[in-house]
Amino acid sequence: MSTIDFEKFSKYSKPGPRYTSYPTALEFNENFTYDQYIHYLENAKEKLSLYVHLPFCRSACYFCGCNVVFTSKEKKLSTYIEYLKKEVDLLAQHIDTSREVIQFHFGGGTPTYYKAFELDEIVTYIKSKFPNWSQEAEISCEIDPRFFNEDQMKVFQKHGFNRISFGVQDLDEKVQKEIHRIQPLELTQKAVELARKYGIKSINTDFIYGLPYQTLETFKKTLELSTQLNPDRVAVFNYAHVPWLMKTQRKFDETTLPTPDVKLQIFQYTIDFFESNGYKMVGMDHFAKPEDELFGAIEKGELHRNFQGYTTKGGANLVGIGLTSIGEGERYYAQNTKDMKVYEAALDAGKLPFERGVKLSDDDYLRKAVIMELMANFSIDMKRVENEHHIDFKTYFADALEALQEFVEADLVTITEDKITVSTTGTLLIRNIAMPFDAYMKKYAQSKKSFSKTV
Ligand SMILES: C=Cc1c2[nH]c(c1C)Cc1[nH]c(c(CCC(=O)O)c1C)Cc1[nH]c(c(C)c1CCC(=O)O)Cc1[nH]c(c(C)c1C=C)C2
Ligand SMILES: C[C@H]1O[C@@H](n2cnc3c(N)ncnc32)[C@H](O)[C@@H]1O
Ligand code: MET
Ligand code: SF4
Repeated sequence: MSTIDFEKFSKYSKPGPRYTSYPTALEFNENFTYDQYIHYLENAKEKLSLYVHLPFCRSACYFCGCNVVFTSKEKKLSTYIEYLKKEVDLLAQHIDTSREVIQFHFGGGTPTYYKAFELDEIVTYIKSKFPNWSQEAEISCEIDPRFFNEDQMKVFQKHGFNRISFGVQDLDEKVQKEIHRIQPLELTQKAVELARKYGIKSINTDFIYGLPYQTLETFKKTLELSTQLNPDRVAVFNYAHVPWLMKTQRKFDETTLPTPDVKLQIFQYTIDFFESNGYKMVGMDHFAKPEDELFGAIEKGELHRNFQGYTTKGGANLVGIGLTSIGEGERYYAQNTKDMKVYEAALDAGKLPFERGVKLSDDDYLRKAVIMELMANFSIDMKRVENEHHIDFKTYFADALEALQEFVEADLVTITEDKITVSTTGTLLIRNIAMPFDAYMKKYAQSKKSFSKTV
């Protein structure tokens, strides 16, 4: 794979969305009203996917781009549970609670900053209000191995959790020190063993490339060591450096961040590494063992993308619960407030903590389908899009097809009569290749402080 001219590719390093949604979260606004949101909740019929955000962390990992509340006060954590319950009560008033729950996810923050009995209390309460959980439901939690014990694992087992994602990030000592996250491999190993002992069949580990002091050599070692964990899935995220949004990222000396060509080399190496170690690449930043259902989904064309990355459960109505959580229906996105005071005040007043969102126009709906197909399958079946959306693809997307020419000329994309296909090397630039289909991109073209860089 040494034939790629990474220096040349560096020119593609520009701000671009990660497309966990389309329109992106930057388009969420207050024109999408509370009443509209309620209307969607009350009329939706799809199966349910519940996302519960537990935002607290003990200390800051400086790279972190998630919505986090740092605290060491136990009272804050327990108060939040009381508010979550109020929110669940209100949701249950507006949602047909006989609808089947096919997915449940605890995200964070650090969900396991909560004690076992508190996690039990939260899940038990939600199950009491939304009782119809599918036998096949995917029930998962993000876990920081530094905060994880057997009592918590027992609670997860009791409630049928079948998927755990561990944050690892990087295994190099110098990198760990710089990102303010010391986490020896042995500690992660113990966490993984604990999950396996309790029958968790799908274990994911998260890594990030693009962090301070990472080089191709240090990352090779990290990948080598990661095999000792034998994860079923691995996510290797491109570090999203957005210091204008995330204060702790300002602690990094930007001259220590790897340059775009080094990042590309690292990621290309990562792809080759996992493919020669029995994993298959899934979407832009995941790898899965061939027996993992994520991989099976690609072959069946059932891989979908949402706020949690890639999933096999497409078409569900995602309901976001907790501070900053995002919900997604066929025709809308809805996000809760990011301000704890506002969150509490809304619930005290008997209202959902909904703040903003977007209702998808026909154009949004079509572009969402196209962009998500690209992000999930690295190809677009133009004929299928034409049949499903009643358009002439090449006319409707004339601008986008023209913009794709530079990728065609660089052998990164092929366009035939029926299909747009991204080459293996092109997958490194999938965000760039999706951008021409994004109607909002022009608006951001001038602004440097919007999205993280694609490379
Ligand atoms: C790998 C998982 C990540 C999640 N969020 C981020 C990462 C790296 C960080 C991130 N997400 C967004 C941005 C800014 C724009 C961009 O670079 O693409 C960054 C740095 C987009 C975004 N994703 C979500 C929201 C609400 C936004 C907009 C930023 C904002 O206003 O908050 C939703 C979301 N994505 C992730 C989580 C955990 C999450 C919400 C709970 C994963
Ligand atoms: C949920 C996962 O998101 C990843 N994560 C958190 N912050 C960032 C960021 N700024 N850039 C890329 N990935 C990030 C971590 O790998 C975490 O485990
Ligand atoms: N907070 C956990 C960790 O860092 C889960 C992923 S980040 C939201 O390990
Ligand atoms: S990476 Fe995880 S543990 Fe670290 S600050 Fe972010 S949410 Fe908290």
